[in-house]
Amino acid sequence: MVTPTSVRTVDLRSDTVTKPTESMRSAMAIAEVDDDVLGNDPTAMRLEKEMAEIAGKEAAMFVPSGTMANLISVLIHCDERGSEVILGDDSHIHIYENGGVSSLGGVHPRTVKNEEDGTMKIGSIEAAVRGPKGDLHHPVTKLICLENTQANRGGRCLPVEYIDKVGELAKKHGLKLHIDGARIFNASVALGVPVKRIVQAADSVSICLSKGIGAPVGSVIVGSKKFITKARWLRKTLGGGMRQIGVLCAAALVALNENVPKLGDDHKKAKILAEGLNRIERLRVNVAAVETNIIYVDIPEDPKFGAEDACKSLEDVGVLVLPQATFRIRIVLHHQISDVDVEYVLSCFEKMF
Ligand SMILES: Cc1ncc(COP(=O)(O)O)c(C=O)c1O
Ligand SMILES: C[C@@H](O)[C@H](N)C(=O)O
Repeated sequence: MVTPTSVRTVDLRSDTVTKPTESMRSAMAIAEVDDDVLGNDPTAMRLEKEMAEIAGKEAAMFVPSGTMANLISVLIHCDERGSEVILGDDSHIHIYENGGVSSLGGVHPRTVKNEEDGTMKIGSIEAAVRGPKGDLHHPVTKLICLENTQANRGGRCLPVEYIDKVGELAKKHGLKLHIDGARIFNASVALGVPVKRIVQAADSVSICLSKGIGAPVGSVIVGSKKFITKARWLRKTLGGGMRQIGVLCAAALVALNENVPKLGDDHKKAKILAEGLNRIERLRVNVAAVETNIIYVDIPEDPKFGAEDACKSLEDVGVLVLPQATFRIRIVLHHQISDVDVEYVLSCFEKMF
């Protein structure tokens, strides 16, 4: 039992907070680089080749962020004026990307409810499809976006069978399918299914390097050669064409090699912490819903002490977490959280509640 006598810092705000490891820094220091706008950075090419193989797609491209990866993907699929994308009402693209698909791409978002398990009902997706021969009042659906794992439903994994069904629906209506796979490696480990099988039905996937696998920067888009050729051009348009990106890609190659195998431990720690928190009488955690590295903790609905207040009090004892809702706290595990950290966090919550 670790009591919070000596304050330590345990950063559970997100899996984006990890610091590059010594092996990443060493790889960055000696990375073989070249100008990736004028030609191809050799280390970027190595990463892109490896990511395309992992995802079972023809090609891949490094981008500075998951937000840019999603934006580029949606804009390529929805390349005609009046295009519409079907996506979750609680999806990252819809909630946390500044409405970029609309403000920068003129794409109309058509939201469908995200269910508690992260899916959107297949029937609701189909009902939302608006075709080119439809009503003159309507935009034309071009794309369906899924998110796996689904962050705002607590890192829930979309089953492969479900994704295959959405892929069949997309084909039936002549639509494309994009997967926001920011945490696709977490889904792969939790489901015990290779990434390439999970995303088999997708025309494009965005994959974060900077989340659970712990690279300092970046994401990758995977898709057909033709798609990635268009993506490379649009990345430049958006200001994402970068020069010696091998420095960043070298860290990502280390992350792939060293940290994908650690994701299972993140999930185990999340489950242990979720079970411990749920044993605290005044807290509520849906432990069964903790499938990967994200935990939602519901605290008592005290108007004088909401999630913001609780997060501030936890910060005073070195536990960094973020409010997810008025009386809900989000905790995100990652490879730089130890078992002792988990015990410390639990003891802090026990003292607070
Ligand atoms: C599901 C999901 N998609 C996309 C992103 C965007 O990634 P980035 O922060 O690198 O823009 C995030 C979070 O960062 C995310 O959680
Ligand atoms: C908030 C969101 O942008 C980020 N991906 C996170 O989960 O921390």
